[in-house]
Amino acid sequence: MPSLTEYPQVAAGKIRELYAVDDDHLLLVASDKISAYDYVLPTTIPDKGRVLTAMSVFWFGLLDGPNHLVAWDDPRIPEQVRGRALLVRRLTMQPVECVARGYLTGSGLVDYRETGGVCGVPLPPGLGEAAKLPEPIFTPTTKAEIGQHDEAIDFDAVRAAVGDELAMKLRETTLATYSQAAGHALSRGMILADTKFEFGIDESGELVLGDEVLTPDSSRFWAVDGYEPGKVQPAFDKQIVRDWLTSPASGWDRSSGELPPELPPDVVEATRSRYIEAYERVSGKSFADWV
Ligand SMILES: C[C@H](c1ccccc1)n1cc(-c2ncnc(N)c2C#N)cn1
Repeated sequence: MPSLTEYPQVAAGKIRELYAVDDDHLLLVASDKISAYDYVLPTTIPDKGRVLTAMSVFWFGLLDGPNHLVAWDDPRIPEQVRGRALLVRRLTMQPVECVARGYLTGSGLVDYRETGGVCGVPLPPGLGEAAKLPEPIFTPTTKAEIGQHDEAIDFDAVRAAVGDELAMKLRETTLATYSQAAGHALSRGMILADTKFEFGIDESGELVLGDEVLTPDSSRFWAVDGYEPGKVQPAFDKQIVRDWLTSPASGWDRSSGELPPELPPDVVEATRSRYIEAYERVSGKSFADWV
């Protein structure tokens, strides 16, 4: 069994890293780190990396269309990251974050209030916070540098970046994949409000779904029971953390620009339980059975 140190790191995000295994394979490693209010918190959530990896594996198995997953339990995966690492095939990643939205919230709602649409996609008037959209929309962004916010772009910008044919294929594939996932999630009592996909091209020129998919880090999940348009919905996974950080108990002032404090054990454990609950509800599997 190799050690992670044998694999050169080729990319690192706030929460995850990417390593080169060989010319054709990479290792996508999820950490137990959690971010809130654009800060990576000093406290980790035990098993978060493993739960989110298990979610990606579930979705890759369910979704139609090709994806980059090769293995999650393989001799090439070092013991120290087994269960929170995906062995994937190397793709030529496309320079567009492919966001699909079925509901209006966050930056999409801000754009809508300013322009009447999102990323240049017109929407009907009178929509409010958490409104269900008449149909899912493609609202791409650029891939910002680490720590920067992804910048919303319109479809013309996607065409300029990758060409007309591939731009249309990115939009079609994004929306079809979102709809299949949202339909499944709803059948499990979960609303998939929006999600971010990354696609790459493989050596045969096929468009392949990459990165992590349909995790609470790349998507907004809301519980159906309690869904109420017109107000900000609680994030299924992070709301406990957000509420504690903005409560007097934390002693933290979000507007101070200071780093958030450590989370208390009860908040950590409740959040760990929420991640496990999200996985078990969506997949119908027990996390106890995960590698
Ligand atoms: C954005 C993401 C990333 C992950 C982890 C840490 C920082 C960035 N990333 C994914 C690739 C990538 N490149 C080639 N083939 C692939 N199959 C993948 C994937 N997935 C490059 N970057």
